[in-house]
Amino acid sequence: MDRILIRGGQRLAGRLPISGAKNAALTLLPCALLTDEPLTLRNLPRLADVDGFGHLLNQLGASTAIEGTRPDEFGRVMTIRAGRLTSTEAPYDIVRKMRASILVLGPILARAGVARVSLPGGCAIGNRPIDLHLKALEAIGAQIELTAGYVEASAPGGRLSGGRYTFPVVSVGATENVLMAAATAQGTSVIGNAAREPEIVDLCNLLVAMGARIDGIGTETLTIEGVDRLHGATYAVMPDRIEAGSYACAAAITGGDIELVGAHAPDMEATLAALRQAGVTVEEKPGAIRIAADGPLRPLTLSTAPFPGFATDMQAQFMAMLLKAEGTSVLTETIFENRYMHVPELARMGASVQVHGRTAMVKGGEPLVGAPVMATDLRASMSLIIAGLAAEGETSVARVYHLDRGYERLEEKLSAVGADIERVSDG
Ligand SMILES: CC(=O)N[C@H]1[C@@H](OP(=O)(O)OP(=O)(O)OC[C@H]2O[C@@H](n3ccc(=O)[nH]c3=O)[C@H](O)[C@@H]2O)O[C@H](CO)[C@@H](O)[C@@H]1O
Ligand SMILES: C=C(OP(=O)(O)O)C(=O)O
Repeated sequence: MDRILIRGGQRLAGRLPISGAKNAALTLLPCALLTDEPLTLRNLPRLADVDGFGHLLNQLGASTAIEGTRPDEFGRVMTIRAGRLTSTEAPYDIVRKMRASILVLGPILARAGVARVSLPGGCAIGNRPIDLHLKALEAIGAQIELTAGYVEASAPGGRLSGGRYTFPVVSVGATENVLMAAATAQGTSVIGNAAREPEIVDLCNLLVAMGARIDGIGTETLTIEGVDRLHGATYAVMPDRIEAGSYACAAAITGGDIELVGAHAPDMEATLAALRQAGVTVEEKPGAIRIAADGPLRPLTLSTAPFPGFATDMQAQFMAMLLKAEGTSVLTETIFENRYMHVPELARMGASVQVHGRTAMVKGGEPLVGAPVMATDLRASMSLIIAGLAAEGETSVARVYHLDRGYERLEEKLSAVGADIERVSDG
């Protein structure tokens, strides 16, 4: 099993390339199931989740061809051909490893008129039910039954019908599922209280490039006029705003000065505003964002919220960064019920964080010391890396497979800007 070893105390400086967004890739890939023509996705990050999704598409009968970029380059190009589906089932073995597999439900149902997808179950950050995915699909004509751990869905007459649904709470994944399904429904669908995350906009833009008709892109009301068929397209995945924000926190905790090359500032305004409030210099440049921290960091009060609010996927990384602030920060997690799994691990490094329900009080300024720590989920793992960069001595982060889900060649990117970091294999 691999571990990441960090010897802390190095200041980060230089240019760091930002990869394509995991969370966009995972909703663009299933769009390939909506057409019998090839879909080519460029700027796909090289991540375990993207490989896993490719495998799922193969199971359903789609072929996936990867055009090699050189090993020293980031990203790659994948062409997916789903001429016909040979299966309409997403099995438990795949779905349990990758929750985003649920995003094939809408596309398979739209394409084949039936779908059988394993229930994903919870994960380290919370229960993560899919009731809203199912209610939204029912509103556009799906008939759904839950049997033996599977969602069994069908479209009467083989085609979804369009309809209206307003989400009681904002859900990124449910908005994505119903959008993909509604694109080829018979009639118009109106989705209220839709998620407005940049990854949803990326999905809408791809669907439009494939021939879909969508109004209200980027707003909370999406109107989808179903079309008879979608065609193939070539599309580049948006830059990863969470990866960019994570490296911004890493630079800030080391008093560093880095350029996030390819990061797109309008997608990450809440993150950049929080960095500025903490005293970090944020400079938007053509094609890059510069992050520089030369003074002490100030404590923050932050509460997670759907976009355009402060992203839950940035909470753990900010917590780590704020361990170096002068004073106590107050973080409130409103999206997932169990997203403080990094707190006991950060405590092993000397952090002082008190959790009361959904709120964490983060006392800055305690000395951080390197320690063996264990990753529990993707962003929790990144918070341990960030703390390790500023800790005295060596930090060893186990369970690196969490990081490999969402950070493309993290140790290479960080060592290129001056971190003393390496991946070691214990065999
Ligand atoms: C692959 C991907 O893009 N993952 C992101 C997506 O996850 P995901 O799409 O799973 O997150 P949601 O936006 O759906 O979840 C938001 C909240 O709604 C609840 N909920 C959701 C669906 C449902 O049917 N019922 C229900 O109650 C969830 O438990 C959670 O409390 O958005 C999250 C919130 O920004 C991010 O943290 C994840 O990184
Ligand atoms: C929670 C995350 O991802 P997923 O929804 O794929 O678990 C994340 O990207 O932080």
